[in-house]
Amino acid sequence: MPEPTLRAVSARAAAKINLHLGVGAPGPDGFHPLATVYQAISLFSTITVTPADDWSVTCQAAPGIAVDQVPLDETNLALRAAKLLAERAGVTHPVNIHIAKGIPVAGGLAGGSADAAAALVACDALWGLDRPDLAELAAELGSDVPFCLVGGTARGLGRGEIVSPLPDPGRYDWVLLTFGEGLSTPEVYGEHDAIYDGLARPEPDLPDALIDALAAGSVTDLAAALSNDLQEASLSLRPALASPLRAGIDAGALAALVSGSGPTCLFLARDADHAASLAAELTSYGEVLTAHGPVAGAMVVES
Ligand SMILES: C[C@@](CO)(OP(=O)(O)O)[C@H](O)COP(=O)(O)OP(=O)(O)OC[C@H]1O[C@@H](n2ccc(N)nc2=O)[C@H](O)[C@@H]1O
Ligand SMILES: Nc1ncnc2c1ncn2[C@@H]1O[C@H](COP(=O)(O)OP(=O)(O)O)[C@@H](O)[C@H]1O
Repeated sequence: MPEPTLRAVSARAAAKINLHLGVGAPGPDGFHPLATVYQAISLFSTITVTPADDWSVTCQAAPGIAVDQVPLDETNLALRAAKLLAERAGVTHPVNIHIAKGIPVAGGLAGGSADAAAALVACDALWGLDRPDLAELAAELGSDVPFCLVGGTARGLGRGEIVSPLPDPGRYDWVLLTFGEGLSTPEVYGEHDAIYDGLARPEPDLPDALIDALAAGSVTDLAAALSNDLQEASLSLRPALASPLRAGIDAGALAALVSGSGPTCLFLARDADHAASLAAELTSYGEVLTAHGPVAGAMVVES
C-alpha cells in the first residue's frame, strides 16, 4: 500500500452547464439515454483533504451560496468519492474533506459531482496513487462526475458518463440566476417521463449546428443552437421560472434556458460587459452570478 503523506492537498472542480441536453426514453435501469454537450464554467468548489483519525466532511459557503442542503454524513458525494478511491486503492487512512463551495446546490450545475471529482483528484495526489482510471470511479459515483474530471467542453453519451472533448476555442459569458430552493434531478426526469407518457421519443442526438458554432467560436450561432429537453419538466415543476427567462430575453440576452435539471436559469451574453449589465437587470428574480466557459476540469491547486 502507498505511504500517505502528512500534508493537506487541495483540488478544485468547476460547475457544468448543458449547451444541449437531448433525453431519450428510460431504459430498464430507469436511466435515460442522453446526447448532451457539457461546458465547464467558472464557478468552483475547492476540496481540501487532510489526514485525520476518522472520515469527516465540513463545508463552507462562498458569498451568495447556501449550503444548508449539503449533507455532512456518508451520503456526501465528495466523501463517497474519497472512500471509494481508498477502498479500491487499499488505502486505510481516513481524511477530513473540507468543501469550499462556490457552486449553488441542487441547481442543475453538478455541484455535488464537481465536489466528487475534486475529491478524487485531491485524494489521488495526497495518497501518491497517480491512478489513470479515475474516470471509471467517477462514473460509478454519478453520471455527471466523469465530465467534472475532464472539464472544457465535451459531448456526453450513454447516461452522460461517456465523455469526449469537443473543440471549443471561444469564450462565452453567462449570467446565472439561482434560487435558494433547488429541484431534485430524479423528480425532473420523472416529470419529463410524465409529460412524454404514451408519446414516442426518438433516440437523442447532437445537433451539427451546435458543434459547428462551438468550432467557429460564434456566440450568436451558439445562442441559436442551445436547447434542453428537461426545460419543460423544470418549468412544469417550477412555473415561476418562465418570467425571469422572458425578462432576460427582454433585457437583451442572446438566449435564455434552464441549466440541466434546473432551476438555475442561464442567459448568454455577448461579452463580459454585457453579462454585467444583464446581471444588474435580473437581481429582482433571485441570486445572480456571472461566469465564463469553457474552463478546465478538476485539478490540484495551492492550499
Ligand atoms: C440532469 C443532469 C444533466 O447533466 O444533471 P443536473 O442538471 O441535474 O446537474 C444529469 O443527467 C444528472 O446527472 P447526475 O446528477 O450525476 O445523476 P445521477 O446521480 O447519475 O442520477 C441521479 C438520478 O437522475 C436520474 N437520471 C440521471 C441520469 C440519466 N441519464 N438518466 C436519469 O434518469 C435517475 O433518476 C438517477 O437516479
Ligand atoms: N458535496 C455535495 N454538494 C452538494 N450536494 C450534495 C453533495 N453531496 C450530496 N449532495 C446531494 O446532492 C443533491 C444535488 O445537488 P447538486 O449536485 O448540487 O445538484 P444538481 O444535481 O442539480 O446538479 C443535493 O440536494 C444534496 O442532497
